[in-house]
Amino acid sequence: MAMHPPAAVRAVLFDLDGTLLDSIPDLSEACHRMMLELGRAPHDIEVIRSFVGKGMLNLVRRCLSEHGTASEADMERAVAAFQRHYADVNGAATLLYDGVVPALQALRERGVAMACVTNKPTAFTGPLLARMGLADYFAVTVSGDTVAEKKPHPAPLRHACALLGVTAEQALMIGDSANDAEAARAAGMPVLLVTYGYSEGMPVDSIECDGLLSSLVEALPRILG
Ligand SMILES: O=C(O)COP(=O)(O)O
Ligand SMILES: [Mg+2]
Repeated sequence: MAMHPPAAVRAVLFDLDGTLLDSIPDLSEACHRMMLELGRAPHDIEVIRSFVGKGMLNLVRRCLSEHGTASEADMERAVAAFQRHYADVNGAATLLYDGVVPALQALRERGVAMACVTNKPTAFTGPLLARMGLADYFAVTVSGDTVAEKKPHPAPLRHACALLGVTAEQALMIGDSANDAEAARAAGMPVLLVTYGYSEGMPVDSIECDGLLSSLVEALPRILG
């Protein structure tokens, strides 16, 4: 019996923090300033790295919870401080990972549609993509507050596919954490994970996915054939 070739990948959905951009220096600086403003001890950058993944409110809550539970009033003050400080530094010390621009260029040249699907709030995503020179690659950006749910819920990925005009089976997710892997599985699309990102303290090779990448350029043969 003839084998059917795998369906062509028509669209790639990229996670942002830890996949395209090493944004931890700025996230950590904003958390540091927030904690000082609240009169609390700041965390090491490696601790902040393990707190990133489930969006801004969880990052702030995780910072405060290190020192006992956070009241709603504490959270409100902390979130306001974080937003102000992150807006000041967003992108200043953030770096593009090796392989990102060559991979995005190659996919654009071959007509593969691309979306950025991040748990980062909209207010920070657009300015950061623009500052890092990435905005023009993405036909669609879905941020942590674009739809009601965030990754690991599949809704942001489904929303991106709907806006791109592709089915989940025609799309591929590339991310760095279990949030990306679980969202893709639930949406019914394949998922590759980079090994250099943030995975909330979990070893990335313990996360169920369709393959690991040490650079985004390694995904090109799988996407373009
Ligand atoms: O905002 C976060 O917690 C992580 O963002 P990401 O989904 O781009 O990794
Ligand atoms: Mg990420």
